[in-house]
Amino acid sequence: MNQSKEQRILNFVLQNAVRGDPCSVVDTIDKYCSQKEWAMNVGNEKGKILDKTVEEVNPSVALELGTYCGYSAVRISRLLKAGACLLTVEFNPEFAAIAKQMIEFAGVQDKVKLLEGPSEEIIPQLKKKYEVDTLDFVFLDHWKDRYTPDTILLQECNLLRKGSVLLADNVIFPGAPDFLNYVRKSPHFQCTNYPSHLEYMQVEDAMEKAVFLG
Ligand SMILES: O=C(NCCCCc1cc2cnccc2s1)c1cc(-c2ccc(F)cc2)cc(O)c1O
Ligand SMILES: [Mg+2]
Repeated sequence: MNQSKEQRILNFVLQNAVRGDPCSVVDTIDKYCSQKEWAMNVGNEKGKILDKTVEEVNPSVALELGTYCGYSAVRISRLLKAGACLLTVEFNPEFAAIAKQMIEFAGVQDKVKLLEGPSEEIIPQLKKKYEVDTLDFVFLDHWKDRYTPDTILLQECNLLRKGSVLLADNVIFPGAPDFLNYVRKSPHFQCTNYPSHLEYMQVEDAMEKAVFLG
């Protein structure tokens, strides 16, 4: 049975990156996906915007929707302070299995909790089942048509506090037009757009930061 692209990416990391070194894992995935097979990791150009936002927020509790192979989970968790944690949600069991191995190889498993399931099921469980009070940072990188309903769900579940920062990938390509509309029109969010490019391509893309105002 031939391997999946995601298994090939993991194998390339296991053979070429340095165990316990998150930066080498991130760089090795970027090397493979820019030279061999494109994959939907946030990539290095948008990854630098992600890094700056995480460093600015310095979150104690972060949530990621859309783990995929674990690239951004490794990227985010390498920047977290002692005692801080990232909850990352993946819907596809095959991707989750790859991401688990990627996170462990990078040595960030103590900072990352990988949750499997659809966001609309997981988000309402965060307070009681996962002992979350409020979220300091949320990275949206899952189904683009779930960005808006899940942003509303996060508010309904009282998971956002004044100053919680949402950062959304792909607001231009593949695009999340309803999300841009929603957060930019809402009096509860202060928005900033960061033009960039689709990972590993010269296609225009952007990230949107939306700070919850309470
Ligand atoms: O679809 C994208 N990401 C989402 C996959 C998510 C599945 C999940 C649903 C779900 C539900 N609940 C919980 C967790 C999860 S994870 C995506 C796609 C492109 C792209 C694709 C083709 C193309 F030609 C150009 C760009 C680029 C990107 O950067 C992406 O992020
Ligand atoms: Mg993306």
